[in-house]
Amino acid sequence: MTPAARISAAIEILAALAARSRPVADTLKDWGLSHRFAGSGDRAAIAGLVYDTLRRRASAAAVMGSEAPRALVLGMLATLRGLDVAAIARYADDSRFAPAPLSADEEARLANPSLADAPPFVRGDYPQWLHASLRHVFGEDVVAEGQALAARAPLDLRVNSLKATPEAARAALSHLNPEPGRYSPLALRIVLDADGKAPPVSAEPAFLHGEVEVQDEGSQIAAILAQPLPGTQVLDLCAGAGGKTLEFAALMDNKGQIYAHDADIRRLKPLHERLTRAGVRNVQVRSPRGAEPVLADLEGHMDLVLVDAPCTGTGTWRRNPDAKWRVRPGALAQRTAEQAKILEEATQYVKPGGRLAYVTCSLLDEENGAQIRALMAKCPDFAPIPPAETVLALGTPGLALKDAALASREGLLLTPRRTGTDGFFVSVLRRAV
Ligand SMILES: C[S@@+](CC[C@H](N)C(=O)[O-])C[C@H]1O[C@@H](n2cnc3c(N)ncnc32)[C@H](O)[C@@H]1O
Repeated sequence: MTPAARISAAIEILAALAARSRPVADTLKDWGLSHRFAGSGDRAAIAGLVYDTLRRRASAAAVMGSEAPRALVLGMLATLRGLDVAAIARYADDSRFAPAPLSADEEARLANPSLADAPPFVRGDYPQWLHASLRHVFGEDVVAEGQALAARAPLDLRVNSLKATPEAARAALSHLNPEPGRYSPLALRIVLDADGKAPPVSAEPAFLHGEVEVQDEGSQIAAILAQPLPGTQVLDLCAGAGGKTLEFAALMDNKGQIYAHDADIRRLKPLHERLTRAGVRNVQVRSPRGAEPVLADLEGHMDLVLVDAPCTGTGTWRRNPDAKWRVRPGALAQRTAEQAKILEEATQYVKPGGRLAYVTCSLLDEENGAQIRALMAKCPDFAPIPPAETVLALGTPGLALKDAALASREGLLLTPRRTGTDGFFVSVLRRAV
């Protein structure tokens, strides 16, 4: 396919997405199945155009004065890809499969894609209804934080220390030019190509042998700050596919016991195979069994309970830009209610003197600090450990992390702009003896 035909395809896919509210990945897959002539390079480039357009939807619409899929893609080519009007006109030349030529209005708008007078939620490319909440967290930096969330994310890997050293894993993947992480000693970072396409890491021998896992550096840091110690008893209450369970097992050097639970048995399914691949031997998966209390024997016995809570995912907008425009006030209300309930449930498993780690991939105080304050009001025997203390689990890079992240009494907030990671909130609380 020509570059112009790829642009036409991206416009078509965004139109399909607007017509039927479905996840973007499914829409891209359907398009690939019904256009089998498109090779993998074409599909990746088209996906890159679609994701980039979703990342910059508000600013592209403002530049073009329209929300139409064609306007959004053309606007994104100017704002994110930095193409000038002449370059865009060369793609939109009405040749076979190319977009129709630019109208006079489009030409005028693309010649001056300035957003200087646009409101903050347009310049920062986030939903207008979330402005007050984000502004509450970031103050004057809200636009810069939004812009960093509207950029592409790199591909982060975590080296599984049960199977490899960072040096060995880096050497095994040297053809992908991985860089060490900034804060996590286990992180390797792979920068994406110009189309935003990630290499197929899951086909690499190092991945197949369990030496590396795909995991954002922010998620890696969250697990390290929870500080699971070898030989202790740990409950991962919302384990899902087990990203943090696997890291806990490695940090504990397979010593002690981790109980991995999730309310949704389907979420736990990939964990079984991942545990085997990673060489993990100290995890018991406690799947839900209807109304049976499958964790009752753990009450009051855990050294550490992790609540990696269901949340709005506002910290992951770089990777899930369609989620940014789908999130609704009702979903935020639902998530905050769930979080309060799970946190309260989690407290019963923590032994006196034990710790409770609360993690979200949200940036909103409603899901972060406010939850911790509410918990402290309900359970006065729990108090947050000061962030200056929790960062020490990272060793020397912890000091740099504390300076870079947004620290509060309740915990630490990582953001793409501040720490180069996805947005993550981490609070570690201790239960009084
Ligand atoms: C952020 S995800 C977990 C991600 C996972 N820990 C990881 O690192 O890959 C949140 C999980 O919480 C689970 N969940 C939601 N409500 C729950 C509840 N009441 N108790 C336990 N898990 C719950 C969801 O099914 C989901 O898998």
